[in-house]
Amino acid sequence: MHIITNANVLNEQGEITTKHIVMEGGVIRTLIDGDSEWKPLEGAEITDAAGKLVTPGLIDMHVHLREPGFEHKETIETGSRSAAKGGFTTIACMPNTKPVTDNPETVKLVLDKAREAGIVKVLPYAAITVRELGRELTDFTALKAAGAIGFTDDGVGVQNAQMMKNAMRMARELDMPVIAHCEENSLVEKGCVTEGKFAEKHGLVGIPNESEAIHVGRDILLAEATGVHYHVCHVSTEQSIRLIRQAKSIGINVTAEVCPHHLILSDEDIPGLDANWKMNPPLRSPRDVEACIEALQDGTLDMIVTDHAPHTEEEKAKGMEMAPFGIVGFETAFPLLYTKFVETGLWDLAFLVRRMTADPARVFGLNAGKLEEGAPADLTMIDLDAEKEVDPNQFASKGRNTPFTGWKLKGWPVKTWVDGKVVWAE
Ligand SMILES: NC(=O)N[C@@H](CC(=O)O)C(=O)O
Ligand SMILES: [Zn+2]
Ligand SMILES: [Zn+2]
Repeated sequence: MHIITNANVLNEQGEITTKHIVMEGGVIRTLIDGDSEWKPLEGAEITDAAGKLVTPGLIDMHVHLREPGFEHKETIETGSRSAAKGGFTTIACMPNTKPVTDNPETVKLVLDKAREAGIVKVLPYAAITVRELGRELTDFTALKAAGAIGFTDDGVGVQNAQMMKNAMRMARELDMPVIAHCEENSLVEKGCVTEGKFAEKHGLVGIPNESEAIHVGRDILLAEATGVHYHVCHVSTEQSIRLIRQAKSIGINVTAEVCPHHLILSDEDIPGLDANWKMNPPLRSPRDVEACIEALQDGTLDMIVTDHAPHTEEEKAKGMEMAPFGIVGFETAFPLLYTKFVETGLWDLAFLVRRMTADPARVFGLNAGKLEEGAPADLTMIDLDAEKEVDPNQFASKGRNTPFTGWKLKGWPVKTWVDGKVVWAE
């Protein structure tokens, strides 16, 4: 038995109350009122959380763990540890590995490695098309049976509309979601940053907003036709948001996610030709950032995900045009959002926590994201007051590729439990 005493927890109304959390057999057994007469049971392991916030373990439905095939960037173990350090207890990993997770053996390998690491809960996505090449559908039935939780070609967009429609039909039959990286290649070509001020200033080829939104629009129509649960990855543009908002208003089964960097940074913040500011989709205009914030607030965007995408320093040193797209995200996500949106009074703490716990759990039907009796004892303890600078050299991830180096932030996770077991402690 493990008891977290004097924890500040958020109640249904979003108010902070003090509770003692009793965990046993991997679940939350009881929540005891902080001011009631109570003596801890003999032999129980105690964590005193006085003054700290305890939330349901954070959930991240879009991450890259790189194994198999790119273990120099990250492994399932290092990625899991990085997630735990960032306060995440459930993460869903993308299939753009080597080999691509387009076969049941690779799904099983990911699950086995995650179990061996024994740190956080890892839910694998499988590819929509063989090798993510867009030519031939994978075996959805076998991939589902192996443990895949959804289908996506993240890293690339599915270019062919009929291919996407067939994928949605098949996924619908299996009651599985289709998760889409929305990108129309014919509108992107060699773009490396968004079309706009930064691209113009540096003479770079820009990626237009429509390259994302055109797929969102296409796929919404296909989702309407097939009835599939369609989930949009890393939304970054005002135009995509407009389409998602309209689709939701007429009852189409569409959900969507947004990344911290698209809520906090625009292309005008990019200091120079440093590829730690290069990701896909790229940082957009301040107007798009505003649209993302508003859409997360009104529920058009359902959840926050990191799109944790580690790359090596050598790869990122190749410059803005040649370096791969992607930034790491686990270990900065909560402090960034807390400091930028909660400390400033724009959001309630409960709203931020919900968008990183209960909302992703609801959308993907996970038994997670709730701090209540009987729920899995997946918990995160956060120190809201301590201020610390982002230092990539301290990351548990192998990746150091972040644009947030040196940022002074509050709201750092300090201890993480999965199924009642401590998986990370400062
Ligand atoms: N987001 C990124 O910039 N990169 C991702 C791919 C992706 O999420 O599309 C990666 O795998 O590195
Ligand atoms: Zn993507
Ligand atoms: Zn991704």
